[in-house]
Amino acid sequence: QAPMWKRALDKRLSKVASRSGALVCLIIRKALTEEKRISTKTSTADLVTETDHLVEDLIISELRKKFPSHRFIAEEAAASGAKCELTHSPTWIIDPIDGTCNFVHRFPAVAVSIGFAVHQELEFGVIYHCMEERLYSGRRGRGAFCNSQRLQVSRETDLSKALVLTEIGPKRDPATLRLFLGNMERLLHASAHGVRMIGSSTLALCHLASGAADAYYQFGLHCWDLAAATVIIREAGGIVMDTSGAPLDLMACRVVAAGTREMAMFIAQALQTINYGRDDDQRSSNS
Ligand SMILES: O=P(O)(O)O[C@H]1[C@H](O)[C@@H](O)[C@@H](O)[C@@H](O)[C@@H]1O
Ligand SMILES: [Mg+2]
Ligand SMILES: [Mg+2]
Repeated sequence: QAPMWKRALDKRLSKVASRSGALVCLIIRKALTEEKRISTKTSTADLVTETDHLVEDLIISELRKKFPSHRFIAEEAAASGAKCELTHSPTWIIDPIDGTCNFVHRFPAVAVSIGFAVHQELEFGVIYHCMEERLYSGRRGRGAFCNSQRLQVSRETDLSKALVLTEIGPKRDPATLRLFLGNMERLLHASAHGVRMIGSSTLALCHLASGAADAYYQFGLHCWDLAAATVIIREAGGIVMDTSGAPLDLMACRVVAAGTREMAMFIAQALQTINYGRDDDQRSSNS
């Protein structure tokens, strides 16, 4: 039987998450069709709009009203210099719009991701697919769902029978592109059925959790891309780890996830590292 604070939090979490998530999805769906003011962050490919900021502020204000003592790690606050420090305090880890480049181009793979950790343990995650009204959720020890349907990862162990998802991070210098394309080439040489990029790391990770893909890898994503999706994948029976094969390091800006450990290790062994620094190292560029 979970302790009282977890039962109470659990009930309030789902209420707050579903209400604020539903509201912000309405805002995102409306803004997707409208003219946008676009800025760039760490590179010309790393975009942000006023809707990213509006949605992030709205989610944080809603959560702060209910949980004033909690801490927050959020993408656009981090871009403005806020520290990404995961302490033992209850912490919300937020990506207000995952797939901002898609959002700017009206490409409908856009999500809101809200993760939650206590004592540095990921407890809960929700990811809203804004254009398809799908709520992916996972709570540690209680399973993962898409709306009311339970999620189960693929059990594939053979890379030559795998559909692999990835995303390109924001770095576009020639050396990074050579490494990125080299990783993709090695997986295709290993006869993977395909390698796909949809432009939203969180939605790609949800496809993995639902068994629609067999593996995911990326260099250059962030803790706010990973937090909610990690709970959802683990609760769907999958594995989320570091690209070195070591346990996941949420702040290391890199990940391999798969339905089976064998598949994850095959992917990890094929990858050459692309260095993006760390979310919690203020000195490294968060690009
Ligand atoms: O749209 P974002 O919230 O900036 O997330 C990006 C992510 O930062 C990048 O690394 C890629 O994974 C993209 O697919 C995400 O949308
Ligand atoms: Mg993101
Ligand atoms: Mg984002």
